[in-house]
Amino acid sequence: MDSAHVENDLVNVLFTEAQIQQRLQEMAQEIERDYEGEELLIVGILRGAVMVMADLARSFSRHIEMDWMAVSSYGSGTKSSGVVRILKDLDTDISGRHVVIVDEIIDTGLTLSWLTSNLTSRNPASVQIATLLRKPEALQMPVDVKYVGWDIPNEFVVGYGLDYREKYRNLRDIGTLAPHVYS
Ligand SMILES: O=P(O)(O)OC[C@H]1O[C@H](OP(=O)(O)OP(=O)(O)O)[C@H](O)[C@@H]1O
Ligand code: HPA
Repeated sequence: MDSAHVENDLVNVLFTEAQIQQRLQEMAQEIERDYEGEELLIVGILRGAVMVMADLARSFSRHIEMDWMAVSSYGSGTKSSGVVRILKDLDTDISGRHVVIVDEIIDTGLTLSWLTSNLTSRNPASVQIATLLRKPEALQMPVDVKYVGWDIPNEFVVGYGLDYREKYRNLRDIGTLAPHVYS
């Protein structure tokens, strides 16, 4: 499939690659200010957060450490299944550490609400959340999010790590899918 064909599947581009990079720069600066003089571990939630982690991490002008978790809540569809399972745990002992969880989207809030309490139970110095996107209208669980790229409408989005049935993660922009893709 060539890239023009893939772009045709998008009905609307919400954020371009340039806008995403600009916003991540701003978020990295904000995080740097907040954690000045402290060691910081950022934890990416596989697989969707790979792009955000790579670009956010390289936007810092200081040392940070990176670790990863994989959890499952969506399966292959577009609706959260309501059950969170750990597929891959952290390699790092986070007790006494400052942790920022990095994800690309908060939708129902289920995943991040569950993850926050899971990581908090490991006695870290602090746990905060950074997400590129958040859908306020879709929230079903309260999630305290410190760093948000953008709030977006309650529509299924793809690109920049976000998939529909494992496709579109490698798009550089973020957009909504045309109806013909779902049918
Ligand atoms: O707020 P929620 O409704 O819980 O949705 C948010 C979660 O859904 C996505 O992951 P997904 O389960 O699709 O896995 P993936 O990152 O492997 O695509 C995303 O990366 C978040 O972790
Ligand atoms: O809108 C979305 N798109 C892709 N994956 C997702 N996981 C939660 N919400 C979304």
